[in-house]
Amino acid sequence: QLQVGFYSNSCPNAESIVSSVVREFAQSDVTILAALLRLHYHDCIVQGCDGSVLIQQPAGAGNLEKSAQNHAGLRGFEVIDRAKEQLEAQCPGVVSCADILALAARDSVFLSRGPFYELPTGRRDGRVSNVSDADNMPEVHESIDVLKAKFAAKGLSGNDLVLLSAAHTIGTTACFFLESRLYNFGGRGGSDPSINPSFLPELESQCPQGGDVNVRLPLDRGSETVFDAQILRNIRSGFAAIESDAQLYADPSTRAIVDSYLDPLSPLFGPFFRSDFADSMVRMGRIGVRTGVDGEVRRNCSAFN
Ligand code: HEM
Ligand SMILES: [Ca+2]
Ligand SMILES: [Ca+2]
Repeated sequence: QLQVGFYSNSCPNAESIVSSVVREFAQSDVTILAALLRLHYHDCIVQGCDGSVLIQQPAGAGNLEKSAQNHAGLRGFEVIDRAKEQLEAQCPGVVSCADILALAARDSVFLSRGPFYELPTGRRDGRVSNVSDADNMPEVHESIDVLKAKFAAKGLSGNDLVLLSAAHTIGTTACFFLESRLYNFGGRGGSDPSINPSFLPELESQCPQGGDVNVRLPLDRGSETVFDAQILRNIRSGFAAIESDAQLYADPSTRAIVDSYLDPLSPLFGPFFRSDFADSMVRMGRIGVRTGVDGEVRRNCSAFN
């Protein structure tokens, strides 16, 4: 029921307003693009793409979804708020926060030199926000089987798992997520053997044992601001920063998918990484959406009406 150009009559400038706000923020801080892409994923994977992750009021309510451990470090909320402000001035009560977020993620991919894709819109905002809703999110240390099962529960395939994980072609991770991978892998005190031996010392010096876990390093070594297939090459050669990405090459089924995009003939005859990624984003953007008269269109993205 989502449709491309859902706002073309009700708010013709909706998409251009969002993209100009995203572009403006990115001019002073390019890392906001990765943050917005991640924010849309965290919205969709919990309760569907319904803007639930944006709820911050009533202030002080400790049980909001946003305060979940799995959502720690999410950024970009001010971008969504700014876009919403401008949209309310032009077309009050029309454009949902869930759509603003999905559009901002789409623009973030494009502004990182990734593919542009037509995004079906018409999502409505949800009216639920509970901290426990984020309990079951995919996590870095989970096995490929568990990650696949969690994606499958949202209607996403093993292909989608590989393609969407490749969103890590932009952005950074906190050392926090590497601690056990470097110093207590599998509870055995050492490091993950899948880390390339020439990469290990680099990671160890960026994230020393007992050091500041908030220090950040690229998810895609050498290419953290550009949306490209480098992340897949890094995954293949043991240069993935986080365990869930590295594991995509340890499991035979997902390894075959990674390899298929790195085949020298892939740019000529497919599969095509950029367009397949875009298709996966559209699929992710359909998870659990509310449409029609379901839910609401928030006036303020951080509060229910
Ligand atoms: C298998 C599921 C996934 C796991 C376990 C995972 C895990 C992580 C972790 C641990 C970080 C670092 C967070 C931080 O330190 O702030 C991260 C960052 C990021 N994730 Fe994922 N992720 C997954 C799927 C996805 C998907 C599906 C997308 C988007 C389509 C995505 C987009 C991003 C982006 C863009 C960043 C960088 C954020 C920034 O630089 O601010 N991730 N992810
Ligand atoms: Ca949500
Ligand atoms: Ca990259």
